[in-house]
Amino acid sequence: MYTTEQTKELQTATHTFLKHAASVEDIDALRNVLRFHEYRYYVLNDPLLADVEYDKLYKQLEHIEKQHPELVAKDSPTQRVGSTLNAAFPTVQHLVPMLSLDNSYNAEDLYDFDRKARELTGLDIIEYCVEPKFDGASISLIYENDILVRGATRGDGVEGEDITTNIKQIKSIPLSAPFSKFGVQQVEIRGEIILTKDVFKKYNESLAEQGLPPLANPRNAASGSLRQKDPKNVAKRNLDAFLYHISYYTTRDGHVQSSDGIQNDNLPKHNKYLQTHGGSLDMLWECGFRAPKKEKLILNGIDEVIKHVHDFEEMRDTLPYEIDGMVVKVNDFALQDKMGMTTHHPRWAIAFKFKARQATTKLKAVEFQVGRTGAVTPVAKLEPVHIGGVTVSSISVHNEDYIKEKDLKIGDNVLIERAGDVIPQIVKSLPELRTGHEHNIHFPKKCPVCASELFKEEGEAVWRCINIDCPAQVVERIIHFVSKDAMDIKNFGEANVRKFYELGLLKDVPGIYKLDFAAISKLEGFGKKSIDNLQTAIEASKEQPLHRLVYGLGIRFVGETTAKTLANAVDDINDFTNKTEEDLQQLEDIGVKVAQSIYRFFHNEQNLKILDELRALGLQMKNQKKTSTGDSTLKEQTFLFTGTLTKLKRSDAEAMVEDHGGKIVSGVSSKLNYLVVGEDAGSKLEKAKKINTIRIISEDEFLSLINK
Ligand SMILES: NC(=O)c1ccc[n+]([C@@H]2O[C@H](COP(=O)([O-])OP(=O)(O)OC[C@H]3O[C@@H](n4cnc5c(N)ncnc54)[C@H](O)[C@@H]3O)[C@@H](O)[C@H]2O)c1
Ligand SMILES: [Zn+2]
Repeated sequence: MYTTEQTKELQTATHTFLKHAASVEDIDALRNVLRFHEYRYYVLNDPLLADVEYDKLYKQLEHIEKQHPELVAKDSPTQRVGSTLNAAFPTVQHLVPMLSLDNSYNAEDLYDFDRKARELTGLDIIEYCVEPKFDGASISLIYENDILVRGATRGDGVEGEDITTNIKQIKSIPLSAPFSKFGVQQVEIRGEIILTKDVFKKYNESLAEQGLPPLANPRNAASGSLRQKDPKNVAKRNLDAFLYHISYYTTRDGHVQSSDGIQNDNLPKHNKYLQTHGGSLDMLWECGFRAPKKEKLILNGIDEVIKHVHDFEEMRDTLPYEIDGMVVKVNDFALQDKMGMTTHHPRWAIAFKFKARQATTKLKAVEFQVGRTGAVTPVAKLEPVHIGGVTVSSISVHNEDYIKEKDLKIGDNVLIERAGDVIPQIVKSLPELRTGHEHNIHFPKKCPVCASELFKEEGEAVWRCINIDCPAQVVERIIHFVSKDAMDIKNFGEANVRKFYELGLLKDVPGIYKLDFAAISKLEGFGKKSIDNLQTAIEASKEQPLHRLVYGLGIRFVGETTAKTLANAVDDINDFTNKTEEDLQQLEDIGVKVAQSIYRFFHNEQNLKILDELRALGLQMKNQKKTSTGDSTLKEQTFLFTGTLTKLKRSDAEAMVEDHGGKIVSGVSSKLNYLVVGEDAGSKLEKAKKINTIRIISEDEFLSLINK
């Protein structure tokens, strides 16, 4: 939509306005700048600015328009919400416009918000409901007569993209919900689709395993995931949803309530859930949604709110999901109605944004590192910069294509982001700040460690050193093997691996179990105690479960999750030598490329020799879970649990199945033997009823089956 030339001009204007606030003469230019950044952010998912910088420009426009109300145009960025609409999905109209939120970064802004709220309501003190601002992609859902009938993105606020099929793949969104219990017939609710930190980390790991660069934050991952063409891919992403707002509903006895106040009728007074925002969150919770029932807090007056949002910011990193602030909402619906909304945001709510986790700094140099698979990774050295409590001074820039795509040069200013405890990423370079002294990054032709020629496979972005004796690779393989997520050999660590390797005390993975401790005891810093500890840890690692060994071997494309799938599929690691690529592809989430890599690994003589050696050294090579259980009451039987169990925790029940030789499957199909039904079971039960061979049993029946 924008040419290179236009982009350049808009970027220049951007930086001018960031340095010197725009004046009224600049109003059109400023609007164009904001529209441009909205397009980059919402449509392309590729912003050129830090959020704080965007907000700064937005505030300038608000300020000018406030001073000159006659200049406010209908298409001004302050009059609407940035649009994500594109042609991939049909558009549908929201029942009530889905707006943005007003922003605040400090206590001052919150005092200001409270003052206006008190003016508009005529009250001395206001009750607020404060909840986390989930960092994901917003959605709107409609339920009619308890059934989910539509799911849509925010789009441009008035219309959204119809993504109903994709929404149905998200497990924390019920396909039916008992709104009728609350007298509600039709309801439009809003929420945020998120990836938990765990899932986001795994998702990035899977990208890395495929040689793809990771995403900078879960928000981008969530909005990308929602717009997948194939709903199966959505299911695989393990998305989650928080629902936090009822924007519209009709009741069975004819009331209509809408949060834009248009069709407002008297609130159903008998229904305590529908008087306040906090109450509506409780109702959503009761209906089976993941609403912030426990995360919310009802507070009196703005001082309490300010204290709470600051306290919550401290806890930010302990949460299992990413939040970028808190949302402060006037709790009473009647007051919300009174206050109303602008075309951009409701007047009864404000977002308090946490400290930014984006920053700009300078790219000083690029170094090249060789990993355990021989991949050569460029690492950018940065002028140290603080983000979110840590100092970042180097950052992986992944591969040659990534460098080109981000247009990185040595000497550039770059925008970096650190989402939670995720490894920081370069969001982009800022070419408009170039002075002419920058220079291109040259990729080496030879391995920086062993000097052998580098190769790039067709269709891949990564250059590799294919010399298997390349010292860098050998060392990295050993480091991976002892690491926490693999064999978890405590006290070993990267530094020791490097030291032992350099001194010739350790040459390969089996060497870990043959260390010459007499020689090590002569090294500086190795007292009796530390040697004892090391020895104990190495010995203990021999009993690690099979999936850790499989992961530790460092087979290409095999991350922790795949390693678990693999380990569960065999009785002994040697069984892999008899599996064909087709056999491997039958396993969950193992595609052609991964199967090929696993097959190759277990048909490589050198690797098999190493496995034999490890077996001889006493490592656990069997799948203990499968072989040790004496009890096999449920042998070969498949189970699935649905609804809420009342006596058992779901994970315990699943473990019981496995302990008795049974298997847990992920969906209802003819392969399923037992569906165990808890309270409020939904679509799975319906589906299972249609397949004759599935036995549908209660939790009690399950327990008696186990205890037979
Ligand atoms: N970097 C850039 O170039 C650029 C460009 C455009 C916008 N932006 C950023 O995007 C922001 C505007 O985006 P936005 O309109 O999506 O607003 P926003 O992200 O600031 O806040 C509104 C959104 O918060 C979400 N939300 C999460 N938890 C919520 C809760 N508990 N209650 C209510 N809402 C909740 C909703 O999806 C809602 O739409 C700007 O402030 C700016 O930081 C950046
Ligand atoms: Zn090499």
